[in-house]
Amino acid sequence: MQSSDEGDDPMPRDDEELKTKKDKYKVLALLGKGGYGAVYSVLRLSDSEKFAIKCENANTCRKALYMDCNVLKGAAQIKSRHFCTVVDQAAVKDRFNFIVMKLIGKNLWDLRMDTPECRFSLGTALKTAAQCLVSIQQLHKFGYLHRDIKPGNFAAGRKESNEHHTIFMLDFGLCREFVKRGEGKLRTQRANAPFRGTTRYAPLNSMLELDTGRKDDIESWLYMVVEWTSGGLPWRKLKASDRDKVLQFKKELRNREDLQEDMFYSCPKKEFFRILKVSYHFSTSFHSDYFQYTDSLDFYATPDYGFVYYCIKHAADANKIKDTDPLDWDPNTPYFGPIEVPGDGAVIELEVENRMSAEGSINKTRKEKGKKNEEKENEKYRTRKRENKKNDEDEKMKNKKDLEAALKKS
Ligand SMILES: Nc1ncnc2c1ncn2[C@@H]1O[C@H](COP(=O)(O)OP(=O)(O)OP(=O)(O)O)[C@@H](O)[C@H]1O
Repeated sequence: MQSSDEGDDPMPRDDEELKTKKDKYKVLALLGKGGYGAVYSVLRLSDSEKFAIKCENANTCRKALYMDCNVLKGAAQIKSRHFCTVVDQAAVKDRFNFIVMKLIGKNLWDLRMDTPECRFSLGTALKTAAQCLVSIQQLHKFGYLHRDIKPGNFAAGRKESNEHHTIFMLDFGLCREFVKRGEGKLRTQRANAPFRGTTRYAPLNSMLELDTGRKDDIESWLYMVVEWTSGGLPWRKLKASDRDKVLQFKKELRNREDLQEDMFYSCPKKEFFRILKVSYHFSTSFHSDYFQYTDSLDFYATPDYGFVYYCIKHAADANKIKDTDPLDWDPNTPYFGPIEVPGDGAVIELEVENRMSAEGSINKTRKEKGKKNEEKENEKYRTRKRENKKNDEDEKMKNKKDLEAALKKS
C-alpha cells in the first residue's frame, strides 16, 4: 500500500512524523481511503508499538471523526472487545485531524474476496455473523445506531496480537444517537431523513428516506450475512447509482418467494427465512403502504437480538458446525474467538464528560438541566422501558414457539 504523494493532498505522507501531546508516531502505510479521510498504520516512537490512525481533512464540514471518537469512547466504557480503543488524538494545523487507535487486520469484504469462491464457509459466516450481531447490540446498548452496516466496516483482529478470531466494528461516521442523553428518552422519530449508508446493504426504510431505528441495522446485517454465505445478493450487479432499482428489489423481496429463494441460495433457508420475517416484523415498511408512516411504535422497538442469535445457533447445529471449527482465514487453528449471547438490549446511560468536541468542551446543557425535570422524564422513560420489556418478552416467547413449531413441521 502507498500513501498519497500529491502535493496538495493534506493527508499524511509516507514516513511523516506526527506529534501529539503524549507521543510521536511515524506513518507506515495507507490501510484504507474514504471520501473524507484515510486510515494509516503508524509506529509509536516511544515504544515501537504499531497503531492505526484515522485522519479527516481539516476543511471538511462532515466531522465524522468526532463521531468515531465519541462512539469508541462509549465502547471503552462498556469494555466491549469488538471496538478499537482510542489511545491518542491530535490535529495537524490546516491539514487533518486524527485519532490513534488499536491496529487491527483485514476487513470482512477483503477476507471474503480472499476465499476461492468469494464466499465464506457456512461455519465462518455464522460465527462471524454472531460476533457482528453482538457488536451491533452493544453499540445500540450505549445509544447509537450505526446506519452503515457492511462488510468493509467489520474487520478481524491481528494475528500478531492473537486477536484474529475476534471481529471488530469500524467506521462510526454515520452513527446517530437515538437516545437523548441525560433525559433518558428515545429521540422522537423524524418524518423524513436523507439517505445515509451504502445502497447494497441499506435497509428499506433508509432507501425510502424514512428515519431508521435499531431494527434497520439488523436488516443491513442480514443482507451482509446472506452475501457472505451465498456469495452475492440478488441486486449485486447494480451500482450505487441504481438506487431506485435496488429499492425495487428490496420492496419486492418482502412478497416474492422466488426472490427470497434466489437470495438464500446455499444459505440455511429455514433459519434465514425466520430472521427475515422477524426483521420485516420490525420494519415499519412492512405495512401495506410504504409511504404512509402509520405504526410509529415499531421505530422504538428493541430488536429481538436473542431470537436472531438463536436462529444462527440453530443453523450451526443443524449443519453440524462445531464451536471449534476453524475460520476460513486461519484454517489450521480451532476457533478460539468469543462465543457470546447478545444481552437484553436495554439502553444504558453513559458518562459524556470525556467526549471530544470542536472546542474541547463538554456537554454543559445536560448538567444545567433542573434535577426535578430530569427525574420526571426519567420516570416516564422507566415506565416505558418496563412496558417495552414486557412486550419484548412476550414477543420473544412467541417467536421461539413459532420457530420450534415451524422447524418441527418441516
Ligand atoms: N483500526 C484499524 N486498523 C486497521 N485497519 C483499519 C482500522 N480502521 C480502519 N481500517 C481499514 O480502513 C478501512 C476504512 O476505514 P473506515 O471505514 O473507518 O474509514 P472511512 O474513511 O470512513 O472509509 P469509508 O468512507 O470508505 O467508509 C477499513 O475498511 C479497514 O480496512
